[in-house]
Amino acid sequence: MTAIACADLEAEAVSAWFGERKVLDRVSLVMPPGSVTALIGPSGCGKSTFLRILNRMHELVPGASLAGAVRLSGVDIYDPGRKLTDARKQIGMVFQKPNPFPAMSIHDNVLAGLKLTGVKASRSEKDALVEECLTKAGLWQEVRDRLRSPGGALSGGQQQRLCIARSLAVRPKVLLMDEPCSALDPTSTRRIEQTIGELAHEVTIVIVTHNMQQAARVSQQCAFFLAEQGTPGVIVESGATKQIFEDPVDQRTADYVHGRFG
Ligand SMILES: Nc1ncnc2c1ncn2[C@@H]1O[C@H](COP(=O)(O)OP(=O)(O)OP(=O)(O)O)[C@@H](O)[C@H]1O
Repeated sequence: MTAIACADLEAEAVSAWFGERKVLDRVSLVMPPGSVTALIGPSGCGKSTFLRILNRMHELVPGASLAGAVRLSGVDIYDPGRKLTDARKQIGMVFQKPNPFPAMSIHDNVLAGLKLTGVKASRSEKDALVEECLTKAGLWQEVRDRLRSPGGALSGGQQQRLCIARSLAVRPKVLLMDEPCSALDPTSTRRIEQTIGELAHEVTIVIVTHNMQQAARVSQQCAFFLAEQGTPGVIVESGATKQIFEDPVDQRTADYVHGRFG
């Protein structure tokens, strides 16, 4: 199997607006290679906006703007000389609700991103890639005998793993996950968490989660976001997950991770 090269992702002084309204204020965060970084914080503090800035999705919202820099292995993904599709190829995204193409086969779902990126491959190369990505996403054993069945026929948890496989097929360096388990039952959630653990050594993962136990289980680093009384979201504190949960510097972090607000 070909290893997927992971890379470090760094946000420096990222601010974001929807129209006149500022929703993030100078957020800086280093997301180290080969590890999982969890973004935590109450609803509306800007976690999803920050995640979408990391792969240039925020700029697609009409009236949205941003400032600051996002560097992938030291290269600014917002450099005017770089194409939007370059960032998309290198930085994949998995959403809250599994979104495979329901009528398309499992096999073709995995390969769907290749068409968009213009990558050409022979039939045998494609078959090998489908097996590789489904294996990495922890789904191969369950679907190997029905690759021509529609993606929409899978369970929610299987569909989410199919979406992970689809993201992996373009060989991203980073995988962004926006509450990937919030629509799933506990068993499927555990399976996705296991998949995240297996992938972490080869693709840099950033995950937004409202589930503190999940953040503690899957991540090595955590960043706690907060938007107080109508002010834009900031990172109150970031660091090793163990430290954020067991010995945070800021009282607001302690209150949040122990369920005292949010
Ligand atoms: N498309 C949009 N247009 C205008 N405002 C938006 C848009 N998307 C998000 N916002 C606002 O930006 C702020 C940050 O939202 P965001 O979704 O990033 O927060 P979040 O921390 O991810 O919240 P949640 O945990 O509930 O998903 C919120 O005040 C939200 O209302």
